[in-house]
Amino acid sequence: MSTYDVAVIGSGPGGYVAAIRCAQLGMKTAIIEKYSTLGGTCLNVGCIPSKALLDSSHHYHDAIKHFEEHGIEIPGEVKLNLEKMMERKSSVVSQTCDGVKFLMDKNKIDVYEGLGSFKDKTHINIEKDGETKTIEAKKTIIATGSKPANLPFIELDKERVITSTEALTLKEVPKHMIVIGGGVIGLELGQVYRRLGAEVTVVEFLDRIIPTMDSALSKELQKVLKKQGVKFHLSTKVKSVERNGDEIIIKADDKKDKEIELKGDYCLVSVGRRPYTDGLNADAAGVELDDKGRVKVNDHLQTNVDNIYAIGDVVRGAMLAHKAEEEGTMVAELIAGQKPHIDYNLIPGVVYTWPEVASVGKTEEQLKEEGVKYKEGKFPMRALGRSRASGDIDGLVKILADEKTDEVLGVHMIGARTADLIAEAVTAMEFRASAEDISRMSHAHPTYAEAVKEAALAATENRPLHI
Ligand SMILES: NC(=O)c1ccc[n+]([C@@H]2O[C@H](COP(=O)([O-])OP(=O)(O)OC[C@H]3O[C@@H](n4cnc5c(N)ncnc54)[C@H](O)[C@@H]3O)[C@@H](O)[C@H]2O)c1
Repeated sequence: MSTYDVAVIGSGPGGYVAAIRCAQLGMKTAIIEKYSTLGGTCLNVGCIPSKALLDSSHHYHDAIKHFEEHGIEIPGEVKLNLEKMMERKSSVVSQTCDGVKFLMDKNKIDVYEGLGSFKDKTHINIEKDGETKTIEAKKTIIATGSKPANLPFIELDKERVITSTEALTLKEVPKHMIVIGGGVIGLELGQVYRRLGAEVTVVEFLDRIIPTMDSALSKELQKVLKKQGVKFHLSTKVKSVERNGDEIIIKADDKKDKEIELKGDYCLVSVGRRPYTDGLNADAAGVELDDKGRVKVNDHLQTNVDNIYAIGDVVRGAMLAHKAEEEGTMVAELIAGQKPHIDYNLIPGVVYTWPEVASVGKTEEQLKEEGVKYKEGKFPMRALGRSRASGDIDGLVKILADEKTDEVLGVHMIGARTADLIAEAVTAMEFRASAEDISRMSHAHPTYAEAVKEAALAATENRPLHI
């Protein structure tokens, strides 16, 4: 039987980063993955394929809607080849997954394909095609991730009533896609199919889309998506989803408790994800789960069993690949006797629609709830020369700073390339910058980043330059 210092169960961004860091720190490491490709949800059926489709559909939409204004004429009709678009997406996914395999080999990490389940607290069975191998691990890191959640009354047939996984492999553009849940997945994939020509209707239970982000971002994103033709029913509670042949009929109660009926040919259910521990046999190791099915961990991501840790979507906190990566690194370093630390307040959130939405730190709603006195500085993207040059004029940057000390408490942005721009805000907040610090840094001209400087000027002394 092979013996390891550390075994990692699950090869998503949490698991494979944990394995690499363990190997870098000199530990003999194994990683166990039930699927034939490494990379977990993010690489196979999440972040990477959805971004590939967002980029492809963006090009298509630009070709139809915006080329002409840039003086680009295409003789004849611009035609969509969905099959080719999907093929490209698949090749991006396979290249990325191969990249993870390369990293495992480079770091001399043993890869086991099969379902990992605890035999006891130091032994893991790995089952594949009816055969079981057992390995011994002094420490184990559970990184088994999450699966799409569902509503109890919805039957997911995975053909027309689908989750994000199936929405990434459709063979046709829906005529009318009804999206249940106006969160990250619903809006990203809703925008993909809207750009490809589908009618898209989003039904959201709460009174705003992306409800966990600052409400200024919800408002602006909804305005832009509406302009792009997406329809919204907010404060609306779905009661039933029925399929009749190729038609999907959805009944819901609107904000006045009046019943509405929506008909479409596809229904995307994107109401969140649930932690995934099926088949892990956590009981055999004595590992406790909480009432939401998450693996219970302490501040050091250690379970109630001292040699077993858990990270990523399967534990508390935001279900984000980069949060899982930080946790993977942290656990590896803790096992090696180091004293790493994660500031969960500084983990950015991003929605990859266009315009992109990005956020870090406290929202205005959170500051109000916590009774913190703050000042606000806002700057609209449309006032930037860079935005006018590209035509990406939607969006804004909003900076919230402590009323007395001027320390930046939250940065919220929507606009072109904000998924990348948010890194400046994270860096500033990591070093506890004031709004004035940001406002006195030189930002290249012309860039979208100038909006960050201008919002900082607005927050610190209410003196933006270009508005
Ligand atoms: N860009 C990214 O970082 C990214 C992309 C995709 C997924 N993810 C992560 O994956 C997870 C799942 O994404 P998601 O979009 O499914 O979840 P989400 O939590 O982002 O959004 C779910 C939405 O569904 C709504 N909802 C819940 N029950 C409902 C009901 N009965 N009727 C109507 N609406 C209802 C919620 O109010 C919420 O707005 C999230 O944690 C997300 O952070 C992140």
